[in-house]
Amino acid sequence: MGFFDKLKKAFSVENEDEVNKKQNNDSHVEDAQATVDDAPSTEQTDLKSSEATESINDFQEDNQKEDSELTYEENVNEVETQEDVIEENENLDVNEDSQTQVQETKQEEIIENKSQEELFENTSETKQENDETQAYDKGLEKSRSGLGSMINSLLANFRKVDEDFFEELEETLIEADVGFENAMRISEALRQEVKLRNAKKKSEVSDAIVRKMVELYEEDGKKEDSNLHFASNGPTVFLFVGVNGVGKTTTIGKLAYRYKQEGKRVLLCAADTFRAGAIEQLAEWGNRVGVDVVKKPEKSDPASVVFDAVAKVKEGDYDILLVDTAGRLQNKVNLMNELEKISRIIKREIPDAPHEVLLALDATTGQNALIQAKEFKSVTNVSGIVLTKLDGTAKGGIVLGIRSELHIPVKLVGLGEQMQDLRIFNAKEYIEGLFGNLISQDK
Ligand SMILES: Nc1nc2c(ncn2[C@@H]2O[C@H](COP(=O)(O)OP(=O)(O)OP(=O)(O)O)[C@@H](O)[C@H]2O)c(=O)[nH]1
Repeated sequence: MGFFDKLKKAFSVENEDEVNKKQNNDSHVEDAQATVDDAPSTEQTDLKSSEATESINDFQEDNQKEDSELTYEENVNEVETQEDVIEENENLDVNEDSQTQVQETKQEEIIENKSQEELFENTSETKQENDETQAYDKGLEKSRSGLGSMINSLLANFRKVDEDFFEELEETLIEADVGFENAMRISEALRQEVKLRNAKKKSEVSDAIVRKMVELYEEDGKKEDSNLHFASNGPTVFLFVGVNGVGKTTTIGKLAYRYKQEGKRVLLCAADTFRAGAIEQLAEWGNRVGVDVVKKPEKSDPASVVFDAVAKVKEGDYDILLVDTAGRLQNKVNLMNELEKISRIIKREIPDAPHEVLLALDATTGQNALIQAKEFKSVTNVSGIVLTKLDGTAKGGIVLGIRSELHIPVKLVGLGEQMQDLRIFNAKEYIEGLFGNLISQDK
């Protein structure tokens, strides 16, 4: 099934997922019920008391056999003793009954509590997932609706599919930040598609646009690995690059918060010794999140700060090191030398590090972000992109532009200024949201 069809299906599958979730909850209740059924039943209790009665009868029979050999007095005493024993046994019987009842009630209570706990856990897990999804959706709302509404307004003025239409489409796509080359490529592919399908109606043209964009997006992403990579053994090192003000330091703070929440021991390294205030800004994030920060005075050699941080990490008390660097694009040679030196020092101490070189790009800067990315790609081995401030743009097309023009996977997205406003990027989900409202319902 093509992604376009999956897109269409995704909207109906959502409901199925909910039904499945509900069924899972129901099955927990059923499990709990099954455990209740496994608990000792009244039949078993009856069995126990009938065993007790049998043993009393045996006891009585044995004693009857001996009766003839006993004197009257002995007989009376014996009978009295027998009565006592029977009474005791009856008491035992009653005690056993009530003990079994108490046990049963306790077991029922435990099972009930357990199933309630399970239900609660399930509900709170689902709630947490829902909250995350809601926050994610809300953060992306603006950027996702942008491209859709731009194409919708283009289609609102739609008369016929002619050269003017394609020119307007190109302009719309460029405006939506899909990138210049990408806009040309999409509109060219569309010319062929529309001709091939002989699309004339508005809904046919709209579907053809979405189909082609999704197809190209999928094709471009075939070789992309959007997972974050961690050391298989020993500490992980992530290096952050990007120009001033794009949200690098904020991203490091948010990621430190995320990993700390997951129980990882995090160390930050303030290797942006160039910009006044950058060290303090990172130290402040360290304080806020409650993680250690390695720093030196302003204008120190960034590589020497990294050296100290790596040495500290190697002592064994940390799981992950997040390194902040200065992004001086205006001086490309310096930047290249600096990043090379930093990488060399990290590698010498931890050969498979850095495990990620993450480039922070400000989504609100559109074409500029793409240009910056190309520059950084030429000076260092960028393994992933952190697309920040995606909450602040109404032009979601940048995600398409990054993929088709850079071939670097977007791994994280920033959706606000707070600690928790960072998400692992899910390309499929994003694209579903981007094009969801463009798919005609009548097809
Ligand atoms: N709305 C929004 N604002 C963000 C996001 N990420 C960062 N910011 C804001 O962007 C501004 C710049 O962020 P910084 O983290 O200082 O940027 P930087 O890249 O580290 O800049 P330098 O420290 O100058 O290198 C700050 O005001 C942040 O609060 C985001 O995802 N959404």
